[in-house]
Amino acid sequence: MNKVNTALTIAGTDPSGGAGIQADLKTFQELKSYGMSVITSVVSQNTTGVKDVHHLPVDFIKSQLEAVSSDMPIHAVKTGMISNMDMMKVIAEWIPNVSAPYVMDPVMVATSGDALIEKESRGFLRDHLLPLAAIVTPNIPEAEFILDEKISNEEDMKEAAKQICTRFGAGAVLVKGGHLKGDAIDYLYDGSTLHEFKNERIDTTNTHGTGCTYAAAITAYLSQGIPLDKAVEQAKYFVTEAIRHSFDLGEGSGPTNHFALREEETKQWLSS
Ligand SMILES: Nc1ncnc2c1ncn2[C@@H]1O[C@H](COP(=O)(O)OP(=O)(O)O)[C@@H](O)[C@H]1O
Ligand SMILES: Cc1ncc(COP(=O)(O)OP(=O)(O)O)c(N)n1
Repeated sequence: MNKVNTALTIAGTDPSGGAGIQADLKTFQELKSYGMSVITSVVSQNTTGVKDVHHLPVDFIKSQLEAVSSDMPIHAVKTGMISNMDMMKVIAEWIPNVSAPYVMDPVMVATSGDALIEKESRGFLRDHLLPLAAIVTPNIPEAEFILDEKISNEEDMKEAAKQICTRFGAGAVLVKGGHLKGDAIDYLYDGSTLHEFKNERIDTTNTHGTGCTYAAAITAYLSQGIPLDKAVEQAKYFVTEAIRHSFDLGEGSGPTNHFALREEETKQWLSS
């Protein structure tokens, strides 16, 4: 019998394929977890920005959650774009029924600068969903909102990871440094230890969907039972290679390459 690990994403869509549900499912597939999805909002967007958004009715989101969880095993779950408080309430009630690690990407604003969540709902996300997460993955502006403090350098990032973990109750916090200058450094605080994940900054503007892809890779690895610090380390490698081999597609910030590791494997195989 084939054994497979499953990963569920609860998020909005991106018809241009770089972010949201599409990025998550591509990542799950690449990393060999069986991907499943519950859609919160259908977003008309591309590499240049968001054109329009259609929010699914909350009852319909609930119905999707029940359909998938009543029939399928769930080995890890991730949330991305959850636009308003009504959606957040339904998801916050549902998450504790799933005995699997929960990865929360506290999506607030796209690379294009478009808001993906109602401003007045951000506090609810922080106070009601964040404490349920095994790991939360804020970028710098998201961490600044959560703490209501400016984050300007690596020392601030380390302190922010600790503060978010201890004050708001997530199992672990990964503060991502993509929005600072210099090397691409992220800090993970797991409640006792601070881990650093560092790579060189790649000179590209093709970073649409990096946050989604990174969190989805962590989710896939957790679904396979890989310990959290190793899951983040491997996900960091995955997202770095996805950025390194990103595509010059579209007029705006292009998408990352979800099958970059296959190209690396092929190169290594050819040179051996
Ligand atoms: N130009 C880049 N080169 C290498 N890594 C990057 C680059 N930009 C972002 N990253 C990395 O991509 C991941 C996503 O980070 P970030 O951009 O901070 O989040 P988000 O996409 O949610 O805004 C992090 O690991 C970050 O360090
Ligand atoms: C539907 C949807 N969800 C999330 C995002 C933001 O994605 P992120 O990975 O933070 O990538 P950026 O585009 O901000 O780099 C999105 N655009 N759409």
